[in-house]
Amino acid sequence: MKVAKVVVDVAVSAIDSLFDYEIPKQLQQVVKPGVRVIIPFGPRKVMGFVIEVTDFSHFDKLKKIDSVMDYEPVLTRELLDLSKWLQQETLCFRVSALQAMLPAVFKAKYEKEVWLITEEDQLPFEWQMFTQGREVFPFEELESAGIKAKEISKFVEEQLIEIKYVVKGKNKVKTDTYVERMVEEVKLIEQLDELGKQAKKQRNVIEYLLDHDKPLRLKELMQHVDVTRAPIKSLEKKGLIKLVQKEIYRDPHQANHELTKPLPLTSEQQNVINPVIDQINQIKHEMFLLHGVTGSGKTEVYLQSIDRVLQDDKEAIVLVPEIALTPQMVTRFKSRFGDDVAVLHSGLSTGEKYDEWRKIHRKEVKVVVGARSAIFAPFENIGIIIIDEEHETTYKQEDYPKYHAREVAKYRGKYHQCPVILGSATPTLESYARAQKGVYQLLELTERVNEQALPDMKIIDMRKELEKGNRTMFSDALVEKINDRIKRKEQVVLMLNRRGYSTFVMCRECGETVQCQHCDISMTYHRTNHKLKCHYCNEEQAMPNQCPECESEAIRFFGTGTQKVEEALKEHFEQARIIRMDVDTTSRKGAHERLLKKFGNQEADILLGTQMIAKGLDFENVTLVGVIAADAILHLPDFRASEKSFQLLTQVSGRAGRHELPGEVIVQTYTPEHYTVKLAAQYDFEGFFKREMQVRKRFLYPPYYFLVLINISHENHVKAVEVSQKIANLLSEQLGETVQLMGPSPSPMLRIKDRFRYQLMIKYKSRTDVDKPLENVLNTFQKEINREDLQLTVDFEPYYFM
Ligand SMILES: Nc1ncnc2c1ncn2[C@@H]1O[C@H](COP(=O)(O)OP(=O)(O)OP(=O)(O)O)[C@@H](O)[C@H]1O
Ligand SMILES: [Zn+2]
Ligand SMILES: [Zn+2]
Repeated sequence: MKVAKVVVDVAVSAIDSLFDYEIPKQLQQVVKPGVRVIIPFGPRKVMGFVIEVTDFSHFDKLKKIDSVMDYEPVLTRELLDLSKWLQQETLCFRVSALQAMLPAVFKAKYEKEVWLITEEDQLPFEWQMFTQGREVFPFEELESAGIKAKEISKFVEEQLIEIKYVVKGKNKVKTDTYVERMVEEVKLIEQLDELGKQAKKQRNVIEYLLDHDKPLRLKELMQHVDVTRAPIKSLEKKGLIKLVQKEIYRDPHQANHELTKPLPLTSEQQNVINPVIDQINQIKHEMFLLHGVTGSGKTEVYLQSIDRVLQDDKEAIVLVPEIALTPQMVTRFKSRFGDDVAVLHSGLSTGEKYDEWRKIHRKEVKVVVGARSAIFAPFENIGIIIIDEEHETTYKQEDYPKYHAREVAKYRGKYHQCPVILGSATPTLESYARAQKGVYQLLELTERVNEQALPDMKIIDMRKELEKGNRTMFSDALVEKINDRIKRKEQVVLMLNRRGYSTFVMCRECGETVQCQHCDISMTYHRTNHKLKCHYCNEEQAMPNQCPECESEAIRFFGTGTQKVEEALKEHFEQARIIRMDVDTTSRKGAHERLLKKFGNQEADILLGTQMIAKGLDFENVTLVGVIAADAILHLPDFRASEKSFQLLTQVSGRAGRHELPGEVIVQTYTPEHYTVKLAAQYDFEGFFKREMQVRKRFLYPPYYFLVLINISHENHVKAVEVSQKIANLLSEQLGETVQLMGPSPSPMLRIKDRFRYQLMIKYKSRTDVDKPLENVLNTFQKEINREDLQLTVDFEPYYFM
């Protein structure tokens, strides 16, 4: 008996293990690891992933697999194993891990279509009776014609047919008409002679065909030869050519990219790439941290490392943060590697994503450039993995499975014995500390390729502006410089750190904010009881009426939205053309790209935006970057607030003066004496690292300790508090001495979508100290999670504390 071990799509932890199912005879050739099946489960039919196929089972009465969903595996052996590791690492359901690796089309309701990828007469007679000249037909027809699954899968394997998934009414596989030659070249030349003078158009078509021996798009042919369909049809009747429907991939980035050649590397770049190439040659896994200032040519190093990998006929994965995945970025890869590149990001439609994924699955491309989930690209022969802007928090997934792409990259790098490069101008403290300890190999680029100095960064003290009587959001210096750029027809990038939302109070006269004594994070204002609270340790204090430092009464909430700034800009600079980029103006598909293109074409003087404009932009005419209020991030209730501010200031300043024209940066702040602002202005990453590490050590934060965050939420406030307290009690009984438990405390955003939210935080040194207690908690509350709408999430290496 053949038995399939299956992960069932039922998210209840108690049953989150493999189930044995008998494979009926007619499905035995089809059911393989990585294929999805439909199986009976209790009274229902559910979906499951086949993980293994064996010859026996410890159970004697097995239910049978009902049917298959896939006729070839959608996941590789490596990815199936990786899902197990993800489950253990992030404490998620195995099925969530498996699903996270597939494009969304597989989660939607879809139909299947059968595509012939060979001549019809290659198929057995019964099939021909049935296909009757069709190249595409609904899968259902195969089933109702009684064609066996075994046969279908055999033909898929032999590449006679292909099964494609089509979301109902949504993403029809796109087709176009192609012209194919049916006869040898000599035959065509013979025809040329035979055709009379009158058939000039037909002759032109044949001549064109002789020059182009690939299948041509009908449209293209008609355009180039300047003919109607008629002469082409005549040639088809003569049996010389054939018109066929072929699939075209939806490729939003399709454009004829002129191919670029590798640039001669600078000596710094050469020093950096050598050890990487060494590892590639030796087929060894190593984690590299590439620390290179903005504009130092990191991307060129990536491109040439990938080039080396492609020579070995291996594949490359490049992760880029979603918002940096601009057309500019894509073009750099496509114009180096042409059609070998697939692009995956959330801006694509479900259909487009599926098309890109299929190119990878069918090994039609060798390089994938994508956002976080591209780390699961189903390549089987990976030669390098690159994570650009490794400090970006978007590499951590906030939904289950709560994985970090860096850790998955490490897993796959080890599996394929290939190097992994983490690149950034501002690495995370975690990564830099690992590089210092030699866990990662550190590679450094200290100079810009164009030998321009990094732009001069000036800090403006907004308290002084207030003293002078300037109550606007723009300092005199910023106003003057913007006017100056508008006059010189150069461009300005203005950044506001956040859209509207703020939780902290600050004194506008002295810049003081209230910090928790135990946690070194800003206290959060709670409207309900007018108190300040630390949401890590739950310490509470009354909201002061005057500044504890300078006794000023100008102590209040902090924060302005982009829209307000835009209005103020219009008042100040009447003649300026402004583009605003934030979540509101970029939510529509393609809006992000369109706005950037407009700015690139110099159709605006000022680009105003949230941090989404800090990354990856490369416009030669930008000579001034302004940061409206550096404080908005500096005082987030998050232990990484300083680190994030440092990164952001460095990144955004990197947008100025990238080419011929020198750049300049203006940073407005109420706390100019803060070490983060000062060191960022000097581009002193090393100095910042040392200083910030002291803070992390003193308050037991990463990289000295690991964190795990437990979020509890319920519609009933009392219930949320009760459960949080119970969990805290349970944990404190089970956690050892070396582990610190903090909370429960209300989340900074106490209520979201009518749910009350609480959190607990654990600081630990070793996973073995926390795994068992956390599993116990999850098991204890599983019933309440299922029945009473309690939400309980466990988040290792958390980045989001709101
Ligand atoms: N060896 C080289 N010779 C000439 N030009 C180069 C070389 N390497 C890179 N460049 C050019 O220098 C500019 C900056 O390089 P690149 O964008 O790769 O830097 P980066 O470190 O990735 O920048 P950032 O981190 O700011 O995005 C680009 O225009 C690139 O084409
Ligand atoms: Zn004050
Ligand atoms: Zn605290």
